[in-house]
Amino acid sequence: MTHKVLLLPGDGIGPEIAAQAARLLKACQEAGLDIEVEEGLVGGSAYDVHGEPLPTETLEKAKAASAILLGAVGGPKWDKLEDLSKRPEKGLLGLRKNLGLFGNLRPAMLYPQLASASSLKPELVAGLDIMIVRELTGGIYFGQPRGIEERNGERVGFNTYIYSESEIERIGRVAFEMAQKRSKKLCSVDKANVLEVTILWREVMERLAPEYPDVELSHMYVDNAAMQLVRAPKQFDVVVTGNMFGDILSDAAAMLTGSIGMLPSASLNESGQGMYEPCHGSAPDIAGQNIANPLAMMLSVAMMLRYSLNETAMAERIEAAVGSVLDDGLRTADIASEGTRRVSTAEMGDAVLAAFANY
Ligand SMILES: NC(=O)c1ccc[n+]([C@@H]2O[C@H](COP(=O)([O-])OP(=O)(O)OC[C@H]3O[C@@H](n4cnc5c(N)ncnc54)[C@H](O)[C@@H]3O)[C@@H](O)[C@H]2O)c1
Ligand SMILES: CC(C)[C@H](C(=O)O)[C@@H](O)C(=O)O
Ligand SMILES: [Mg+2]
Repeated sequence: MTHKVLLLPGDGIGPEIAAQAARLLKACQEAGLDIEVEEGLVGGSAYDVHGEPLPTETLEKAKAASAILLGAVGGPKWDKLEDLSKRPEKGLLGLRKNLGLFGNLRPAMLYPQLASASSLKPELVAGLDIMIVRELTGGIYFGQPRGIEERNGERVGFNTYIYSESEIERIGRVAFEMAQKRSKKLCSVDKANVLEVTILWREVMERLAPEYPDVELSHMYVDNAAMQLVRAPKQFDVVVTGNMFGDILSDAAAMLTGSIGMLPSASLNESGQGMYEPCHGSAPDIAGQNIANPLAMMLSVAMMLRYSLNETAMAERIEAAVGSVLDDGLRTADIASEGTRRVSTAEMGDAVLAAFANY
């Protein structure tokens, strides 16, 4: 069966890194992968053309696709839009919500070649391999009521942090199953010392635990988790948490691997349809300079092959190609260190493609 893949480059460095992913998809096709690739607009670039960050056309294409590959959205050009619903980020959030992509997998894995690019001492990060499972369609990101309004002569801003038992349970199951496939350790991160919503979160995780007797479940408050991530990150294997805590902790974990430019992600729904994107944003500070690291985006292609297209061997081929390029000492600016060769976005793409062809 021919799989439809929708490529959404987005804004800022999005199109630069998406171009490398598009070349990689072509190489996969040449290597026998049966896919059809379409492109679409999302984020600020969609707003500029259609007045909407998630045009109906894009949403329809996304619904019809087996998998979506997204670059990044957002940028200063659209930060001043008063109507929040028109902001580029709403395009991304709309895709996640409309497609029911509640299960966000954010692996923070250190390529051994990058130990010296990490902001932590090499011995603290050597062999690091964490999987953050972030709930992606609920919590404070989507809770109602929300808004900014006038109360007692001044403006107040408010959001609602809410999770139902069923929402907690389904992300819990994703995490327990992930732990079963890995080292059978699961740490649930919450703020159950203060917030009722996470008291319920903890209760539901505890209730699920007996169904996964081979998994050792632990709990940690989010402030401690942030500290432990930079103190002794290797104590973690699978971490499960809500939408906002997962957003923050995954950026922190990213830096342990050398650069946020290395971290791919998968966002999955109940039927295995997925959206794949780097964890980083549109990096307006370096956009248009051909210096962004395209590896998170290219590794997102590997995650897509593994989780939505069931093409594990080809996914491993991409990951091995990235490893061999790093072995050869090629580095974009964000991961550069002494004795390595600095390359541009496109040159990094060239190198990964050449290595992919050799495997
Ligand atoms: N998934 C997404 O589309 C997504 C994620 C995060 C932020 N954003 C949006 O991106 C915009 C910028 O946000 P930000 O600055 O907080 O975060 P960011 O991730 O875009 O950038 C943070 C820092 O990391 C660097 N960086 C990020 N990706 C890189 C890469 N591939 N190679 C090299 N360096 C890289 C940037 O240059 C910057 O210094 C905002 O509009 C934000 O809303 C989008
Ligand atoms: C751009 C923004 C809406 C998004 C989020 O907060 O989820 C981003 O930071 C991410 O990590 O994917
Ligand atoms: Mg984020």
